[in-house]
Amino acid sequence: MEDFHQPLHLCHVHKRSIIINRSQILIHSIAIAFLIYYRVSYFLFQNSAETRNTPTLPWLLVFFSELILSFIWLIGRAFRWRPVSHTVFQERLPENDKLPAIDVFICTVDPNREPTIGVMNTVISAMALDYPPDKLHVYLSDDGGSSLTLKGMREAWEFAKCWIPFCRRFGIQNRCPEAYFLESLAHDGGNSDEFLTERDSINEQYQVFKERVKGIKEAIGDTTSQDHPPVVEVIEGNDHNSKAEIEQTMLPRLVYVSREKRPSQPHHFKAGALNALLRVSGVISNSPYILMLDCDMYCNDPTSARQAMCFHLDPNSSSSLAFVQFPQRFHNISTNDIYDCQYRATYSVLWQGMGGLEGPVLSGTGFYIKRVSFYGDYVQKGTDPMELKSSFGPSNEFIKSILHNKNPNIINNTESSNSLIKEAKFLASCSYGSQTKWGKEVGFLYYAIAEDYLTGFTLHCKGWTSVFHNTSRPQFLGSATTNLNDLLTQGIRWSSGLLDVGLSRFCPFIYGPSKMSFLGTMCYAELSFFPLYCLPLWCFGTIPQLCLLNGISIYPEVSNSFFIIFPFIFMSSGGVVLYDVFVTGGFRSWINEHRIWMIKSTTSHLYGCLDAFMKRIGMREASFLATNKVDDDEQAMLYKNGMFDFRTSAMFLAPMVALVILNMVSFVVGMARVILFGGLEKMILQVLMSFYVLVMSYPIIQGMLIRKDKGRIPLPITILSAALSLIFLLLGSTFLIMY
Ligand SMILES: O=c1ccn([C@@H]2O[C@H](COP(=O)(O)OP(=O)(O)O[C@H]3O[C@H](CO)[C@@H](O)[C@H](O)[C@H]3O)[C@@H](O)[C@H]2O)c(=O)[nH]1
Ligand SMILES: [Mn+2]
Repeated sequence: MEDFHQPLHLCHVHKRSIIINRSQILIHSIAIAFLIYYRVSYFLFQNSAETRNTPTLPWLLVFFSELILSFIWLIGRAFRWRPVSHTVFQERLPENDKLPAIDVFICTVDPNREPTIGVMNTVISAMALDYPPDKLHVYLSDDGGSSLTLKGMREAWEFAKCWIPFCRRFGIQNRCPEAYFLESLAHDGGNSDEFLTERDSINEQYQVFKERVKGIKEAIGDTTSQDHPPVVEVIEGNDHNSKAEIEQTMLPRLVYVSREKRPSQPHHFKAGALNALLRVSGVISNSPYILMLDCDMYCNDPTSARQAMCFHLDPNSSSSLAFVQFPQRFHNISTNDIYDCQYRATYSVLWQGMGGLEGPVLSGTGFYIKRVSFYGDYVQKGTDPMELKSSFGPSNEFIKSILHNKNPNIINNTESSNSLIKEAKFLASCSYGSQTKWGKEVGFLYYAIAEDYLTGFTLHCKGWTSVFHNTSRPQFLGSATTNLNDLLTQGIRWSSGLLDVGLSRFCPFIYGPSKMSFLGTMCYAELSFFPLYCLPLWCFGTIPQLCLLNGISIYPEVSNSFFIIFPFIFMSSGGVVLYDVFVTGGFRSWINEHRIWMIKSTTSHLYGCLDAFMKRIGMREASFLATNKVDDDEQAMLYKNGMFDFRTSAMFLAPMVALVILNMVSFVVGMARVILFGGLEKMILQVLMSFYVLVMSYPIIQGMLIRKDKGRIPLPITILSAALSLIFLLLGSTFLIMY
């Protein structure tokens, strides 16, 4: 009882980071002010021969790029204003019988890209969470309507019947069977003979389970369909015998949901799937909290639910707290993470920084959220059921579930269970949400393909808060995209989805300021507009180089007192990242992150921006290609050895390689020019810029000229890119002289 008044969690403000970050913001901003002064005064006040000889267009382009870069930099500072972290005290949580129930939502869409065994591992790990089993309900949404997934789930249930009691008995920490048995010794659980025998027997059963799923796949294939009726199946009731056995053998309820899909009806991708789950689970278990997981994000620490409850049940924070977000972390990251697949900065710096404001962005997976936060203000207002139906759709059962917070469930009486399943199918039909507020004001929003970001943003705008909780043992582990092709493809979807929001009526600059803090708005704006980095990066990768080739200087010469501003800004922006990296990564991560940022900005973010603009003017439709989660040994090997895998489309390779060739040419010719004709003091920054691009692009040069393996850059691509650079050089040089 004495623990009752003690807090369930503590918040730590990172004072040292705050001092460093804010000082850097101040100094860097002054430097930017000088830069702007230099550029503007150059145009306005200097009327020297030099100004008249310098073409205006490249100058303007570079200035414009500097402004965009500085602006995105400036709004991004909000992330560094007030970083915080938390400690939780699980031992102070109430007894099991007082804990609230949790529904777990897992989404899958295509067994071809998301192997069934992996999905089932996620399902099993969620069922094995350290939480009272009668308060845990696991739902799998199968957007592909694949019978392989349904049958795989039945097998998973059978295996869970032995796996979960084993985990409970021996206090296993890693409850994802695949990951558990992959650990070389798998001694998580002890060393006793009893344990070892049991472990080996469970391992055998696991292998049998895998074989059976494989067998099903061979027998029925892994086809998916875009045209199928709704299917809802509660996998099986509990068949425990004696009361004493309940704690050991009882399993959480497991439900398969495949919402109806018809080619004529928009299905809204993952957001649509999650909304169907919200409705279906509302009439089956209606738990007040929901854990959402992508199909590859298995639970790596069974205590995550209890840790999240330390925030949700804390009387000081609970009423406005919508969700507790854990970082996305990945099991397949190598020490030299060349693609920054772990998104280090996002999950260690940005989200931590937002944690000190309204809270982190909803990140698609790995968060515990309050069900009511999805229902908007309607429920609190106590409106009459008829009015609710216009917002939530015609199902009486569902309206009852939101009004009375009632827990319908207990599927033991067949008649009532049949009618419940019928209602659930109705709720999962594709026309259910149309003409209602689903996707517009209720549930996950449909306006952007980045449904998580947009929905989280509107929650924060409604006054909800969130918490970011990062622990040393990852709570959830997923499979990162460890090859260039998947990474860049995913990058298009993300940047297009984020920019969708920026270009919609939810644009953070317009929608946010009156509804949330200024700094919170800035964070959301940065995330939405960072794909626009592609513009300045393309300029910086081409214009100074083109000018160098033509002997045109666009930066101050060394003797000019403004000269120092440019290297200073470059180093200062790199410096703060270096500081972050030394706290959370290493020097190599800094290079890797910076390089992949350059690659992504000039390719996938460029395409993402184009995609978003085209969707905006109605020239393209939204699409969501699920990220590939199939292991490819050869790709994994290249990634592990820190070698880029250039087996990707020309669409990505050509611009990347063309940029590198352009910089090579400009560096060599530019150097030759200054050696022969002098003028290094005027050209030094441009020479250094080309040199920097080349150093950072070393893996691309290596892939083009040195490597002989399959992952190299194919010769035709190099030739095509060289041609592109040449065309650019010729056209660009002509333009330069004209303007
Ligand atoms: O029509 C669809 C498409 C996807 N999914 C599921 O959505 C999840 C995320 O898809 P994935 O291809 O893994 O996307 P990522 O790029 O890895 O996802 C990140 O970005 C998404 C937003 O673009 C978020 O929804 C995710 O949670 C976040 O992890 C997966 O479980 C899919 O099965 C569906 O259920 N239906
Ligand atoms: Mn994913």
